[in-house]
Parts: sequence; C-alpha cells; structure tokens
Amino acid sequence: MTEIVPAGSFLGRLIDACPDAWSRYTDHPFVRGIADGTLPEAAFRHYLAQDYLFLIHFARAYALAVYKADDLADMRAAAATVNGLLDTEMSLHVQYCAGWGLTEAEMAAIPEDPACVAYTRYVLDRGMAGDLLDLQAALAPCVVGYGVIGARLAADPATLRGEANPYEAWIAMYSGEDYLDIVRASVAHIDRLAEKRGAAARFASLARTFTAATELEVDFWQMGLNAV
Ligand SMILES: Cc1ncc(CO)c(N)n1
Repeated sequence: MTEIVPAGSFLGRLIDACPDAWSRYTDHPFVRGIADGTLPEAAFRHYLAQDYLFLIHFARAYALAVYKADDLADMRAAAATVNGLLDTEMSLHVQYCAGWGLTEAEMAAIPEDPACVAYTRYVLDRGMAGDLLDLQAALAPCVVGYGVIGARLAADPATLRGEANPYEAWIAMYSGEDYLDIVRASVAHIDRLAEKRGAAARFASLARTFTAATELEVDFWQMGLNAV
C-alpha cells in the first residue's frame, strides 16, 4: 500500500474494503486544488472554518476513547490525541483565520454546516453504541486519510510549493513528520486493538463503519467546493 499504511495492516484491510470511496476521498478535486494552489479561497475558508468546529467534536470523540479504554496505554494514547488536537492542530486553523481577520471567538460562533454535524455526530454515535474498536474504525479515515494525502502531496513533484501556493501551510502541517508520526502510531495502535478486540469476527461491521466515515469525508470536501 504505502509506507504509512503497510500492506497487511488492519487499516490496509479496511481501505481494501472500500477502494472506490477511499480514492474519492484522498484524491478529491478539493485536494487537487490544494496541491496546485487553484482551489478558490472561498472554498478553503468555508472548509477551514468548519474544520475548526470539526476538530472540537473530534477532540470530544477522543475523550470518549479515553472513557472507552480498558487499559492505561489506550487511555494515554487517546488523551495525547485530545491534547494534540486542542493544542497543535487547531492552531493552524486559528492562524489561517487570523490572516483573514477572524478571531477564535468568531470562528467558534460560526454555525455548523450539516456536513460537519453529520460526520462528527456519526463518529460519536458509533463510539457510544460500540466499543473502542468501533470508535477507532470511525476515527481512522480522518487521522490516516490526511496523512496519506499529506505524504502524497509532499512527494508529488507536481505539487505547487512555496509562497506561490496559498495552501502551503496546510500541506506542510499534514505532511510534516510530527503529523505523520501520529498517523503511524495510530495505524499501529489499531492493529493491536484489532487483535485484542477480536476484529476478525466482526470485520463486516467494522468495514461498514470505516466506509461510512470515508464517505462523510468525501462530503466534507464537497461542502467546501459547494461554498463557491
Ligand atoms: C474533516 C477532517 N478530516 C480529517 C482531519 C485530520 O485531522 C481534519 N482536520 N478534518
């Protein structure tokens, strides 16, 4: 598969269960527009303002993963992600928005787009109804997909680099070693969890959750394009 998602990993198997949805997500026209810098700014603005709200709910979902964990290692892994989301990833959004004259309080007050509501509440609902592995299957397209996208854009010679690309900071964040380390750790963590929680016997259900969350990622990119 890729260096980030090794062949034979549990995540690789989930991706193999929905190749069409996965490629519509990771190769979406929105992503191509980020890569070559042609994405209209209005599309990116709407996306990023909604992604700020998305990350708030995503942090709640990882807090739920702390609660659903049954050992300290899993608790610490989820708690570290809560902190990473709240302290690191959200600051990219705040910085971009500050460049457009938006304060963090104004960002928090923007109404949530239905695409953001659908995705985040779906993830939370899978986590509430199921166990930690169900929750991780719903979270995985997000964490891992952005790593796959970031690594591909960084490696692709066609990606527009430097200040000529208004989305340079976004690409740098999701292709940076800090983010890719989080993704690799997450892939390894899901492998261990799959083993521990008997994933083989419930693969169809886990694949349904993973596919549904992947489709909601496609809708999230489309939400950005629909704003123009
Ligand atoms: C919608 C979405 N998916 C994934 C990520 C990566 O964390 C993000 N920031 N937003």
